[in-house]
Amino acid sequence: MRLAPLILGLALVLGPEAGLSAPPDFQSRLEEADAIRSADPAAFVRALDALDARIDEADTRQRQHLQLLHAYREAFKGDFDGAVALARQLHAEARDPEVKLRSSLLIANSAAATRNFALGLSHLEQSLAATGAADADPRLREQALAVATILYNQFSKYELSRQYADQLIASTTDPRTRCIARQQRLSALRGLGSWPADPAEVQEALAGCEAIGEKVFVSFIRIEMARHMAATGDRDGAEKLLSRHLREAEAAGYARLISEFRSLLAGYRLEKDDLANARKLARSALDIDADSSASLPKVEALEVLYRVAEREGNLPAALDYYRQYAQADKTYLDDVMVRELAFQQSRNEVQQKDQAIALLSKQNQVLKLEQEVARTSAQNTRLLLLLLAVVLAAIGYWAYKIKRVQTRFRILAQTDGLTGIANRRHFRSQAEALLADCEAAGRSAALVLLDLDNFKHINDQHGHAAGDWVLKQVADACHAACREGDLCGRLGGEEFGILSCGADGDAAEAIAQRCRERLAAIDTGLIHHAMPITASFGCTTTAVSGHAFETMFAHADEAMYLAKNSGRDQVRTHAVRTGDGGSRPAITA
Ligand SMILES: Nc1nc2c(ncn2[C@@H]2O[C@H](COP(=O)(O)OP(=O)(O)OP(=O)(O)O)[C@@H](O)[C@H]2O)c(=O)[nH]1
Repeated sequence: MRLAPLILGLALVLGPEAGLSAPPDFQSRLEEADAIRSADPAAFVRALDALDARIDEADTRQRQHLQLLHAYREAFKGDFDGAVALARQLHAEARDPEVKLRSSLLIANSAAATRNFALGLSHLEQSLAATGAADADPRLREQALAVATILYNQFSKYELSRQYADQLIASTTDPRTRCIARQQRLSALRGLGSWPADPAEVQEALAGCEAIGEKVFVSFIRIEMARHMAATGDRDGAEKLLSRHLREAEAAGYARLISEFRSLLAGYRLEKDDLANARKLARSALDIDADSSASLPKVEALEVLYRVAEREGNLPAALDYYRQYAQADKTYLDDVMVRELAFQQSRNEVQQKDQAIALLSKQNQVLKLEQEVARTSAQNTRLLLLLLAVVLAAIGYWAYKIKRVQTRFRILAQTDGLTGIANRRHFRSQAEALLADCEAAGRSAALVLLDLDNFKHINDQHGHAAGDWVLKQVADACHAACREGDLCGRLGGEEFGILSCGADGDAAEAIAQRCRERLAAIDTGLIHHAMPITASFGCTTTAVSGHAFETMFAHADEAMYLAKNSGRDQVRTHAVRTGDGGSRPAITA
């Protein structure tokens, strides 16, 4: 277990940003400062001072960007509380999502140093969630992954750290990000006890960071290498490696890095019984890291001091150092415990959030299903109504067709096919109904029958077609002779009848006479034949025959035969002859 280098994450957290609208010179200087933070910390500090002097040129976003760089400088100086305070203020105030996210990542990255473990993890989770979306900015996603791999190393969650490092290595094209990811991966692998078997892999990570001048990361990789070598028995090799590169580490100017280099070297010196150098290195390790928080290098340095004093026989000093060592060790172990608790708490919160999200998504699914059911049911109802409408329309159409067919059949059944007027059966039933109405109303009625004269002769002389034509003309003539409301029908071959409600004997004879005149007026020249069209007429009225159709028909028929037998082409009306006890037809025309 060890405290991983916070500076690594900070280098990424404050990655360069694109400028907006303010003076290009200020913006480009800002970006330059951002870019050299970890590669050249001293130049970075100078660049910040220069930018501070020109703060009036900056717009809001640039001021906030500069504030982020200041937060970084605070962290770099070891004042992580100051760095987090600035970052929290920025996170609360900044509208720009990128500044907000980078502030969040800075807070997460400083979690170990400020002992704000839960806060740091919560900011990390937020950042990972914010950058995990498919449409998230890949550069910010990489920054979140980088902080995740660093922070999980700090929390001794080496497997998680390795996973995020692997994701980062697979996705990044930026050499500096790759350098940091590889350094963190090595740190996680050492924590997992699965240091790469192939030394080339370690050399490759080292060369990658060296190639881009990232002195801090290079030095931390060397620390990982040294610790691995010492743990596997090659303590001389470890010491040689760190001694050779101590100056370089010191030149990087990062207190925690230098402290760890020196405390490790102090431990190796102690083993060689070089007590003077061991003490010197251990003290300088403690001196350079002024931060009051507990760290492994501090614990290790205090242990060296206590053992040196012990071996020198300086028991009071040994006791004093031992007390400090025990206190630092306890604080460090307490930190580890607190970190573990914070991690578990954060996991629980994440799990609870996940469960809440899962529950919400289930509820959402149920809601969606309910909506789907409602939609389907509405659709089914619509379909059912449509089906019903179609069935009703079909039934209506079918009923209409049936009605039309029935009407056609009825008309066919009631109409004479040749002349289009009522046939005998229909004439009779209509006449019976009309007579009943007349009787009920106390009205008179008259029946006129007519039979064409010598029609056989017309057929024989001019053909059946000519006979048919004549029959149609006669029907038209009869119809034309009728009054409004009169009945007209063809009662047999060349026999026709007219029933007139309200007519008396005179009116009946008038109808017959009109009809006779119309027959005479038929122009047979139209069919290129010259032939007279005449008929014999027989009339009767209810006044003499009563309202029974049968009786009226018999009396009118009798009168018509009298007309026929009396020489044809005349009208006879049935009349009651008093004195002979019965009714006899009398010639009236
Ligand atoms: N063209 C044609 N002739 C018909 C039709 N129905 C009946 N007839 C003919 O009408 C003629 C009736 O002849 P008859 O009963 O001898 O009567 P008629 O020749 O008019 O002589 P009278 O009634 O005594 O004046 C027959 O020749 C029938 O064939 C028809 O629908 N069309």
